[in-house]
Amino acid sequence: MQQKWSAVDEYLVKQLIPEDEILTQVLANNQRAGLPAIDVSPAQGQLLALFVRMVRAKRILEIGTLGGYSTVWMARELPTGGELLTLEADPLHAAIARENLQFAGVAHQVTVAEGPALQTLENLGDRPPFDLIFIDADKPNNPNYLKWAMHYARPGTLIIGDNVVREGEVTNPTTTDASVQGVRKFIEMTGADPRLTATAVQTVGVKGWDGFTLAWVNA
Ligand SMILES: C[S@@+](CC[C@H](N)C(=O)[O-])C[C@H]1O[C@@H](n2cnc3c(N)ncnc32)[C@H](O)[C@@H]1O
Repeated sequence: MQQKWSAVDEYLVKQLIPEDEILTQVLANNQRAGLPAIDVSPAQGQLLALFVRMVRAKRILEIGTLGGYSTVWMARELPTGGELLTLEADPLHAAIARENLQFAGVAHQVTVAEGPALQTLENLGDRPPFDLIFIDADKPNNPNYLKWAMHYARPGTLIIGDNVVREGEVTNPTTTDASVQGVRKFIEMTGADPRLTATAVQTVGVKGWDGFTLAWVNA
């Protein structure tokens, strides 16, 4: 099925999303630097961009930068004066991301905070709430990231959690995989929190079978 999923993804992207030399170059830079190809797909990047546009986000938090591919998709949608804070533990990933963000012309609106995300989140202090939060780092920490996301959110904030289906393993209650355990707890916490209205969507495509959660902080 993977071949078919990829072919459909490629067809849809070709029809719907204009070719973008900068984003293509960002992926090439990541590959040259030896970064793993675990960025969002082009279709998912455009979806993130549309979410930013739909909620008119001025302040975005991203947990998990890699080379900044998803960061560029979202940062481009920010209005003048908007800001995106992205958290990355790996110094090489952070360095490549900074280069890519400069190259893409969005560096003035983006801060790459290097270090373990939990540490950065603990030290953010008093700051205006984020309008959109994209959780896409180490999955065992997803429950912790959700707690922090709620801390830095406001009514109307959109919280997106990536890679929550994991080829269907999410349904396995006896899994020993810490990432699956993390996303299961994250989903259960999301569903049990009366402050959130949430759903999740399974996806197939060039990145295989996975999915994302979408949670709205209620008024
Ligand atoms: C799936 S990748 C992010 C992909 C990126 N959002 C994109 O679509 O282009 C996950 C990233 O999270 C980073 N990461 C893993 N554990 C982390 C932690 N504890 N704190 C911050 N970043 C972490 C990894 O180094 C990796 O770069």
